[in-house]
Amino acid sequence: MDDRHRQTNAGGFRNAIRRSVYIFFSFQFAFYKNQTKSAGCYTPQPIPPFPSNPFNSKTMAVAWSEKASSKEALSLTPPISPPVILTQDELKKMAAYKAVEYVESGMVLGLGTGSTAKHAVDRIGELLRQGKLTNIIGIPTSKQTQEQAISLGIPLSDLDSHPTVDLAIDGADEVDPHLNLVKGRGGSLLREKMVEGACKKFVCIVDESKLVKHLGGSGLALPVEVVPFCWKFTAGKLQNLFKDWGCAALPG
Ligand SMILES: O=C(CO)[C@H](O)[C@H](O)COP(=O)(O)O
Repeated sequence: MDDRHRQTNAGGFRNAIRRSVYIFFSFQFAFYKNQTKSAGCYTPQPIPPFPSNPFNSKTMAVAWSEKASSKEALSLTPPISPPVILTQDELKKMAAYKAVEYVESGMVLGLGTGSTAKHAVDRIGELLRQGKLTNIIGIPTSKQTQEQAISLGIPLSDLDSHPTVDLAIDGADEVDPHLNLVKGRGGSLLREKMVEGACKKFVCIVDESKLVKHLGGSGLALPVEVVPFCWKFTAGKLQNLFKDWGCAALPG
């Protein structure tokens, strides 16, 4: 079945994330601002200790990149003068490359979907080609990632053959201060939930534009997953979901 007709359920995914997430959280735009201000006077700073883990799982940890030390966390070399102004896509790429540092030969990898995850998949393909990574098996979270991985020569499999995923790397749509996520606006939530729910570690790459005070804070539509079976029944449930709070569903 095509994932596109299913939208995502932020709450469900958030719960899945709570159970099994390993997040790499990178303040890319914080770095951008710092770099611009302090061009030519970069002082390496130690990466701060991980903050207390907001989730309850031995498989989870949080790699936290504070603004002041995000240069170090992203393994950047000191900026040369004049400062290079990086685009959002270049910053996404830097964070994605950092995430791929968690990949080791022999791993079964969940391959995420979206403009950020795409950079990670590219990088994995590059490292395989260079022989720096070997025996990688990728499990793509969408058809488009599958096609990208095939074009890069990344060996692929699925959860039937590899029910345990060592590491998954993916982007997100929103991140709240407790590191709860909204995912799936790219339309791949079903596979993402399956693959990332099966992984031992989840490295999630976001830029500052994804940070919100509370989920839904971006003001963009929350992805909701609906299976074709009795979809009108589900639509009715959704319409009534927030009725008690005085919210009326708009006719769709
Ligand atoms: O959840 C997703 C796909 O379903 C993506 O990870 C999310 O939409 C972020 O995408 P991008 O990196 O392009 O901002």
